[in-house]
Parts: sequence; structure tokens; C-alpha cells
Amino acid sequence: MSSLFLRNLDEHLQLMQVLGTLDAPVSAAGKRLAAVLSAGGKIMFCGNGGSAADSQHLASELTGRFIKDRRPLAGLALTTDSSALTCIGNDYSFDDVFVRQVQGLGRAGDALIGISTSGNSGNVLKAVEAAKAMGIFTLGLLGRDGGKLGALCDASIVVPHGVTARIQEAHLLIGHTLCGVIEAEMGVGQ
Ligand SMILES: O=C(CO)[C@@H](O)[C@H](O)[C@H](O)[C@H](O)COP(=O)(O)O
Ligand SMILES: [Zn+2]
Repeated sequence: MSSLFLRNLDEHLQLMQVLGTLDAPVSAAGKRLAAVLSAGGKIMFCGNGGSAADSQHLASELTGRFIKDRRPLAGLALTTDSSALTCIGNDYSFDDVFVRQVQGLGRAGDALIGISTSGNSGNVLKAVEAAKAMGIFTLGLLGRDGGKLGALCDASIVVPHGVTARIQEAHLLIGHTLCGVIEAEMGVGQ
């Protein structure tokens, strides 16, 4: 019997081998996001648990830097303001923690990336629904069969696996690639 690490590694490597099928949607999404930023829009991110961590990680690649030394780009994680999250969660409901921030901070022409391994988190669904109604481009970074978000988002990238941790590992690879495409599309030092 191999160790847990070797079994996880095997599962991870097997998943990595099928991710090539996502080449076209990842490249297209990266270009679409670059167009949002070039036109003066911002990219918002939301998700729960590990996907909340991904949200703030990826937003910081934009405002800080990814690979290139270039101007700061407009990335905003909706997962980081504990006052907003607790106020909205306490006074309204946990399903409202992202949607109210989208409605307060989002503008037509922005993008919202909803990250969910199940594709079914209620607060992400509500945020995407409202964003679409506001003219905000919605991208789902999803897992399994894409869930309800797969049908709702303007575009989605679905990691076809059933294990949450493996999906999250793939999400980070895809998220980093989106940042790389954005930097390549926007040029350096602009
Ligand atoms: O990181 C993990 C598991 O690896 C967990 O924190 C996980 O993100 C949470 O259970 C989330 O609430 C799952 O939500 P979702 O991906 O289905 O939208
Ligand atoms: Zn995790």
C-alpha cells in the first residue's frame, strides 16, 4: 500500500494530464479578462474556504505583481473584508455576503470570477446572478460537472474531477495561467 502522499500525487498527476482539454477556454477567458482591465474595468473574485484563499491570492497577483514588473491592475477579492462579511452575514444571510459587495462595488464592464469546486455555493450563485444583471462579465472557475454555476456564468472553466482538493490544485494552475495571459496581453510596464 503506497503512502497517502503518493496516492494524492498520483491522483493529481492523472488530473493534470487531462487539463489540456481546457486550453481553449483558459486562453479565451484570459483574453476576455485582459480586455476588461484594458477598458478600465476591474476583476472581482469570490469563493468559499480554499476558494476564498484562491480569490485573494489571485487578486493580489493583479494589484501586486505576477511575473512582470508592470503597473498595478484592478483585482479585488470579495472574501477579505471581515467587517463586510460579518455584517452582511449577520444582518442579512451568508448567501448575501458576496452579492451585496458586487452590487455596492461592481460596475458594468467589470468581471466577476466565481470560484467553486461544486459549482453550487449559494453565495457565489447569488453574486453571479446579480453581476450578470449589472452587465458584469461572469467567469466560473468550477469543478465536478460545473454545477448550477456552469449553466449560469457567461463563461466557465470546469475541472472534471470529483475530489475537492484536486480541483483546487487545478484551479490555482488555471488562475496563475489567467494572470500570465493577462500580463502577456497587456504588455509590460504599462
Ligand atoms: O479547502 C477546502 C477543501 O480542500 C474547503 O475549505 C472548501 O473550500 C470548503 O468546504 C468550501 O465551502 C467548498 O465550497 P465549494 O468549492 O463547493 O463552492
Ligand atoms: Zn483546501
